[in-house]
Amino acid sequence: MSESVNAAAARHEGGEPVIRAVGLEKRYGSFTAVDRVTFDVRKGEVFGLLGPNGAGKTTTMEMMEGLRRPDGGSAFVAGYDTQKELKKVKQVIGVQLQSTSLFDLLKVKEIVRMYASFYPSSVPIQPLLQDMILEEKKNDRVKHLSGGQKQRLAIALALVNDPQVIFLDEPTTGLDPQARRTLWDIILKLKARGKTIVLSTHYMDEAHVLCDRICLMDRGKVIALDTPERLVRSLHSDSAVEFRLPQLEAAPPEGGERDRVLGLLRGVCGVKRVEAREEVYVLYTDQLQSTLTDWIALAEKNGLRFADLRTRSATLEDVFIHMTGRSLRES
Ligand SMILES: Nc1ncnc2c1ncn2[C@@H]1O[C@H](COP(=O)(O)OP(=O)(O)OP(=O)(O)O)[C@@H](O)[C@H]1O
Repeated sequence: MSESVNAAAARHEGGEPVIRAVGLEKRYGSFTAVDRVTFDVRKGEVFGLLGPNGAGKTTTMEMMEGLRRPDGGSAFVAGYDTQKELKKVKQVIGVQLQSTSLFDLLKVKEIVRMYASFYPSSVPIQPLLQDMILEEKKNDRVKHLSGGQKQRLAIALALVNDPQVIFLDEPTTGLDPQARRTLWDIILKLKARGKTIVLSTHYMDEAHVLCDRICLMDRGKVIALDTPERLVRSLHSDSAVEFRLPQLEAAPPEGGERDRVLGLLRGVCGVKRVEAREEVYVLYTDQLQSTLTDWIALAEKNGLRFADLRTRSATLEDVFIHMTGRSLRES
């Protein structure tokens, strides 16, 4: 991570930090899974770790939770050092692990009671199940729950000790859209109650909807950290124009035709950046109308026939592509 990003990541503009990650590092042999990761999480915010598979999100989270020992750096939660004061840390955090192996044969209420018994004090179980929309399922065995219900149960278990800070590791992976939205509502309600939430995800729409700030990670490093709006604004292009050029799809790659067209596209009025991915050309612009008009005239003049033209707003996915040259999915 460059010094300037590091400094920006470490800076907190108001708001009390409840978590501090300071130069966290984790290595497996010669492979660096987490590389000097530094940031603060403010009290009451939803803080997202967004990145592709293998970016180091889970490892970073587990070092903050005290579950994995860093090879360098430190993490503090509510002022407690996660390596030296783990007992204190455990009292203030709730953790939903990526693959919670719930006891299949237990009933929902039994497993929640069992988890509650691990703590000196716990929240009342009935309202907790109601909040997680599991009240009707309390007498069902875990193995009979749907994916979304299992995830909500995993979150209920993370909440039994009424933690200040909740860690959610890819809470909606594998869920259908309806179940994802139900979980989003639950997460936003937890935030409304003042909980601090650290969430990892590789869904940019989820990060955009839920997170106050997003730490964009790639290959173990923090590559950007800001609000979703400011990250997108950093592109200086609020729109994207996408299309295919079928006549180029048949052209030999070494013929130079694609390079010639890319050159033309870079000269279209208002275009800040051009991407060509899997036969789809993307023009990033902050002057949508001028770009469209100019592109259509230029295509006409140069005998280029476009197909599947569409315009859309720029997204966090575009920010990631801009910074890494890869998409969140293909990384
Ligand atoms: N115990 C381990 N031994 C060796 N390599 C590991 C170990 N744990 C994680 N890694 C590697 O470290 C990198 C970061 O893994 P991590 O699980 O933190 O990524 P992630 O961003 O959470 O990805 P995912 O979305 O797939 O969970 C990956 O390349 C992973 O293969």
